[in-house]
Amino acid sequence: MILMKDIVRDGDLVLRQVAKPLTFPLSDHYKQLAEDMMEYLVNSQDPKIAEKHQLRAGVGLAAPQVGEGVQMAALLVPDDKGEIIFKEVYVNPEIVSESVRQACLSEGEGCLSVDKVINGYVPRPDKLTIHYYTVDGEEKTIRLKDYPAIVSSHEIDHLNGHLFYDRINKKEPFALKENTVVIS
Ligand SMILES: Cc1nc(NNC(=O)[C@H](CC2CCCC2)CN(O)CO)c(F)c(N2CCN3CCOC[C@@H]3C2)n1
Ligand code: NI
Repeated sequence: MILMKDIVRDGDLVLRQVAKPLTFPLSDHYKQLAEDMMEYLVNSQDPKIAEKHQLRAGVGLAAPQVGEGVQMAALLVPDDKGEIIFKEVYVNPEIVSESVRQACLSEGEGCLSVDKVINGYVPRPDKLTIHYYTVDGEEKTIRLKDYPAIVSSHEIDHLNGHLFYDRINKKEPFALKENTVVIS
């Protein structure tokens, strides 16, 4: 079971490296890692388990955040009623196209690997097309928008050594390009 002590924090080099692609078939080690990362998200969204183990809630988790510099990320995205609208483990994900229009979360972003609060909008593509492999090696290409697109962009950034605050406008943290979608 992944706990907060297993989460690598900002300052550790692994968060600033480009993660290595995985080859198929995945070893048992990486199949287990995928399961463990998804289990962390499920646990962190369960008030009882999160409280018991003092887990910070998460809707996404990237392998470098648990010290594994490989191209793998788990996403567990619920809607505001708590219904899961997107659940996937990306292996070797690539953004093949993205909208010019940007979107950001009205509350800004945080990161399990960044212990401090950093205020500001984090502009990301409003829509994106992602090509990736499932843990079983199945090739997929999907188009996402809104919240699942934001989470996907945050996780894929981790695989390329980027953190959310890299995208905040340093001079004007709440400045936005016109017709940016602000998601609440
Ligand atoms: C938006 C949000 N970010 C939470 N945390 N941060 C994270 O997930 C980081 C990744 C997200 C930060 C912004 C985009 C991706 C983790 N990251 O660092 C991985 O790279 C939340 F926890 C959260 N929710 C809403 C849904 N709720 C369901 C019930 O349980 C509580 C949960 C709280 N929404
Ligand atoms: Ni993060």
